[in-house]
Amino acid sequence: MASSKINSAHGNSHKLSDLHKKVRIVGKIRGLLESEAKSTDGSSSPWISVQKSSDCVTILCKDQTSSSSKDYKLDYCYEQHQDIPEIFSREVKPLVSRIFDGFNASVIAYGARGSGKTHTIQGSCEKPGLAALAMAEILSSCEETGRVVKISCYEVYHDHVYDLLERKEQEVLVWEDRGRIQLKGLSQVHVKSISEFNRLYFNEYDQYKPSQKIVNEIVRRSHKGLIIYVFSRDKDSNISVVGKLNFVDLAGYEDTKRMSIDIPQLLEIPRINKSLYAVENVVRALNANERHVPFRDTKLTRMLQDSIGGASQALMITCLNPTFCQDSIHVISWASRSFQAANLTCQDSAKKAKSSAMIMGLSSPPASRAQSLSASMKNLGGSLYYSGGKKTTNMPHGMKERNVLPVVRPTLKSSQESTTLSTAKSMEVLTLDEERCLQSVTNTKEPFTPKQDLCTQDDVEFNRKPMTDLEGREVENSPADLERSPPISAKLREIANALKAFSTPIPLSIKTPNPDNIRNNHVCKDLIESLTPGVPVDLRVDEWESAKAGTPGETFKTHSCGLKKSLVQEYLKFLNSASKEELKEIKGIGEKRANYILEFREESPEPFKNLEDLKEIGLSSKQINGIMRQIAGQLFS
Ligand SMILES: Nc1ncnc2c1ncn2[C@@H]1O[C@H](COP(=O)(O)OP(=O)(O)OP(=O)(O)O)[C@@H](O)[C@H]1O
Repeated sequence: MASSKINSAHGNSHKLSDLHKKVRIVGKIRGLLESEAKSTDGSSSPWISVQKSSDCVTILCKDQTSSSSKDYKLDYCYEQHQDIPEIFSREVKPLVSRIFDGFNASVIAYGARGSGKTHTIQGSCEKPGLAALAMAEILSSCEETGRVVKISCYEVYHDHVYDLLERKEQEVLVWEDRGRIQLKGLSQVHVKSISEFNRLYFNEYDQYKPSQKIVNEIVRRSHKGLIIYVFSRDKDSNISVVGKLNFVDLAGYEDTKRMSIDIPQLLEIPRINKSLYAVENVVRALNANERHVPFRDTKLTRMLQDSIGGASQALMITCLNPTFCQDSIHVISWASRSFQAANLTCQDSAKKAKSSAMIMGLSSPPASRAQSLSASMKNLGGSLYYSGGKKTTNMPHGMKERNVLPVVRPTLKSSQESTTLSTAKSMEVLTLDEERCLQSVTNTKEPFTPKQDLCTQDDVEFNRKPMTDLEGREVENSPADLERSPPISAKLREIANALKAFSTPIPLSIKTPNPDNIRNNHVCKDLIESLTPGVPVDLRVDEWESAKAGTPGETFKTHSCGLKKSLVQEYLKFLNSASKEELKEIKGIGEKRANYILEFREESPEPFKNLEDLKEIGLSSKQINGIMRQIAGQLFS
């Protein structure tokens, strides 16, 4: 049964076993360019060949540097003569139909430079790629059903996200709200026709240059993404859902070791490769069914979190050069490892399912499976949806909302379905804001820009009002407010006291660095002993740095730097350990951010390792600097 087809219209591309896979991995060998056709005499390139079998393909690559051959397995591989419309109808069309049901999906093109990623995803007006074909399909269906379609386009450059449809000073912030990824500051544009889409996608998208100009545009390489949102409402139940289809054209993989490249590229390529490894790691972890999926490693993987994990389905297209390309070997070997990880997982779960059926003496009939699914949903707190303007939830008090699948749609039929669904995050139910958006769009038929600010009132307050005292309270707060939370006050006061020790004439015991230690480059932990008792601040100053700093000015600078680091460390330590109530006492942290922080801490015990990590909770660089300045300023008030 594992190999029975679920969609005969799509040939052998989708099988029941594929439903276990989070990410389906296919190859696409690019068509020959004119120049390549001339040099290879028009014959198909000899370095790569494909053998197809019923459930996978084997790609044979001849490494022309070592004259060795190696074979790699993938779910499928499209050869040179198989073009984009074929990939669309076999691979992407089944994902499109799920979007209408409120699921999310992703199509990601990965490959060496010049392997045809942009051609595959974006294409051109004349030869549309997968994204444009999907859009045409979605729009034609939405015309009949009255669904609303919007798009966002973005670029990820050096782990910063920029809006490609609307010029903005601010980069896009990526954060998570109860299992949903929020892209704060990314515009969504209502699209009603394919010509509108083409104008946006092929003209504005391509002409756009982010406001943060990069010095050397020639070497600028980035990941580009398109998100298609489909807003639907079920007439019978009045449930409103939004499904997202992501298309990502990743920057090309290039191995720096083998290349004679200039300095700007030397800086650029490792960064790009690092972000590609992050995508690889996520896909491999998902297919291997690992407990921890490193979504949080980069902005891009974070952005895709609700569209390739959980109940979402993803397609990874490994683009391959038709002429010999060492980088394509790296790409395909990675793709093959991810494919095999998925297969091992599938075999494993099939074995487990078989053995548990044997233990029970029968295999579950579909009805009982559906029942157990609904039971497991109940265990998860039942359905949570926004219906007819009224929020309905059966969730027991204290249950984590982010793990709850809003509406039961038992499309996954395996022994694993409850676990798969329990981690599903993709199917989204509209929030109140989005509900209003949908109504407004449906009623007015006008281009619509949704409310972008998804902060809670507390968070908004932070953006508007100046921060005040060190204890996280506004000066003008009510007396009742002023009496709140001694623990946080005490903790921050401790830090402040420790640091004040450096700005007061309290005698400090300064030890001269031991020359032996300097030679061994040891870190001196007791260079400065604060006489304020019981203050757990580790005021480390690198002894070597300290010794190097000869003049009083240099010494002062070095020590100040150490103090700054200590203050930051203490603040991060606080965020990594404080209770929710304590966190909420800090300016800029409202109910929502406090919840994020606690959720992050559940995923990893010390999620905040440096100030950059605070962007994960939706703080901008400016806000982070503001907080630190305020804390430091309080020391002298
Ligand atoms: N299937 C195809 N048939 C013919 N030509 C193709 C095909 N795919 C891509 N090309 C051509 O190959 C060249 C490189 O393609 P493309 O720009 O899509 O590669 P890429 O992988 O996106 O490159 P980069 O990594 O630099 O972004 C382009 O000139 C494109 O028109």
